[in-house]
This record gives sequence, C-alpha cells and structure tokens, in this order.
Amino acid sequence: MLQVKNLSFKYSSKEVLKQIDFKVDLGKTLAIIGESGSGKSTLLKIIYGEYDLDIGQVFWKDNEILGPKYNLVVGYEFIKHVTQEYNLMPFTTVAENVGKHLSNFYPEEKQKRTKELIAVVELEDFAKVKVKNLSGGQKQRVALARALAKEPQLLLLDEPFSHIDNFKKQSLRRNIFNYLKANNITCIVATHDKNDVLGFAEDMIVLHDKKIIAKDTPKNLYDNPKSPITASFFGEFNVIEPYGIVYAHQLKIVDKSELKATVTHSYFNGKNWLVEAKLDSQTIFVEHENEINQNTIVSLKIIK
Ligand SMILES: Nc1ncnc2c1ncn2[C@@H]1O[C@H](COP(=O)(O)OP(=O)(O)OP(=O)(O)O)[C@@H](O)[C@H]1O
Repeated sequence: MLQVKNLSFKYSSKEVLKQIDFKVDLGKTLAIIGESGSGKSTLLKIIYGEYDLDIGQVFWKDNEILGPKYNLVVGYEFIKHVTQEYNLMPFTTVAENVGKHLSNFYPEEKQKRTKELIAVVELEDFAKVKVKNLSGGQKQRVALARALAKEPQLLLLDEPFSHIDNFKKQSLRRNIFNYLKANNITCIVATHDKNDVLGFAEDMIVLHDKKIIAKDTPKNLYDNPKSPITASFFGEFNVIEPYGIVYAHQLKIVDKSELKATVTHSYFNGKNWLVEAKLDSQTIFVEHENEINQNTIVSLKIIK
C-alpha cells in the first residue's frame, strides 16, 4: 500500500500542499485532479522522492520514501514516474528507448518484452524509428512503454495522454490501464481529463487551495460533486438555488414549468446542443437535442 501521511510542502516560501493524507491499495489506481497549479505534479514528484519533506511522510509498504537529502540518486527502482518531459534518448530508436533498462544478459527475453510493450502503446510501425523523428504524442507513448518495461510496483503518471490524439487515446488508455490491472501495478494518475478517471480509477482526490477537498470513488464524486471544482471536472454544470449543483444534462427543457429562462446562444457539441440561457440574471447551461433560437423563453425541469 502507498500511504501519504499529513504531508505539507513549500517551494521556498510558497506553500503548495497542506495536510495531505491518503492511501492507495496495491494494484489500484488513484486519480488526482485539480486546477492548473493546484500541486498535482508536485505531489507526484514528492511520492517519487524528488523532494525532501519537512512535514509529513510517504510510505510504500513499510519503506519510507525519502528525498535527495537521503538518496544519492533520486527515485526508487520500484517506482516509475512518467513526467510531462518524457526524458527520452532522442538519437536512438523507439525499441532502444523502451528496452533501455532491460538486461542485455537475456537478449531474447529483452526483445520479446520490448515488442510486447511497443504493442501496448501501439507503436509497432515505429519500433526502428529514432525518437527525435517522432511527434509529441508518439514520444509520450514511448515514455509510457519505457516506464512499464521494468515492471514497476508503483507507476506515477502525469497527464499521460495529453499529447495523444482522440483517435488513439481511447484504445491506448484501455491498453495501459488493463496492463496495469493484469500486472497488479499500483498507479497514481494526475489528469485534467475525466476519461482517464471514470472507467479506470478506483478512487479519486480533488486538490484545491493546497488541500484535498474531496476523496471518494469517481462514481460517487460524479453523482454527488458537492463543490463546483469537482463538478467542473466532469462537465458543464450550474449552481441553481435551492437545488445546488445541476449538470447541464440534468436540466431538461419541458413544455411547462415554473422555472423559465431566456435562450442566449446554442452551441453544437456533437451528441446534442449546449444551450446557454439567462435564468433571472444568472447564465445557465442546458443540454438539448435541438438548437434553440436566441430570445426563446424555455421552461426547465431538473432531473437528478
Ligand atoms: N520548481 C518549482 N519552484 C517553485 N514553484 C514551483 C515549482 N514547481 C511548481 N511550482 C509552483 O507550485 C504550484 C503547483 O505546481 P504544480 O506543477 O505541482 O501544479 P499542477 O497541479 O501539476 O499544474 P498543471 O495542471 O498545470 O500541470 C504552482 O503554483 C507552480 O507555479
């Protein structure tokens, strides 16, 4: 189990994290979400052992994770950290990068494992291509494969699919998370994308103003977001008193109701239209199957 106990952290005088406490069971995935600058990457770096802590502790099983004051080389063999920088070797091939940390003592085994991982990230056609000639998204996939190569016990992923196009992202996400499950690898993923979380993470924490403001399963947080920060991660929402947080898809346009709003704009979003309207002086968003003309008065019903 990974355990983060009462952790607070400052960069010189700037406090970034305060009283952070959570656990991740072996083989489970925890998602960390929060606005840009809320400290997600910092938390992953601390768990990797990149910084010394004045307050709090991090444990992997019974071992305390310690920072550079205690370790000549930063990090731990059993943890892999895929950062937003990738740290690849640009002048060598995809296969060489993926196999970099695998022993040359068993060349056949190395080759087999490298091939397997290149398949997980769907880069078979690029195995012999030098990394410097790859796109940003392809590099990100090489970094993921390389992190898995030495079978880490704990994998830290920082925005792992941010540079990968939607076409590839869906299958890649499934490949990676299924691989982690099949190999009982514990994972912490920092992300802005709800699709990295909903189908894959057992638990999720929300960072805001240095603290954890919510901690639960993704489904419970989705069903009952409690704060606008949490709701905004899942989609367009409104705060309508006395009902509280109402997602745009929970507001229905009906024939008759007391709740009336005036349409100001309709945005096509593929599946349906996002209708912007004024409810008294408040701007609200409603999902609807058709476009609605500006200045139309609509009746609304909340269906939660
Ligand atoms: N090396 C550093 N020195 C000083 N301040 C830093 C350093 N790294 C990050 N910070 C600051 O710490 C805060 C948290 O940054 P961090 O990168 O952890 O946020 P984040 O949630 O990962 O953001 P994003 O979603 O944009 O990646 C930010 O205000 C950032 O400016």
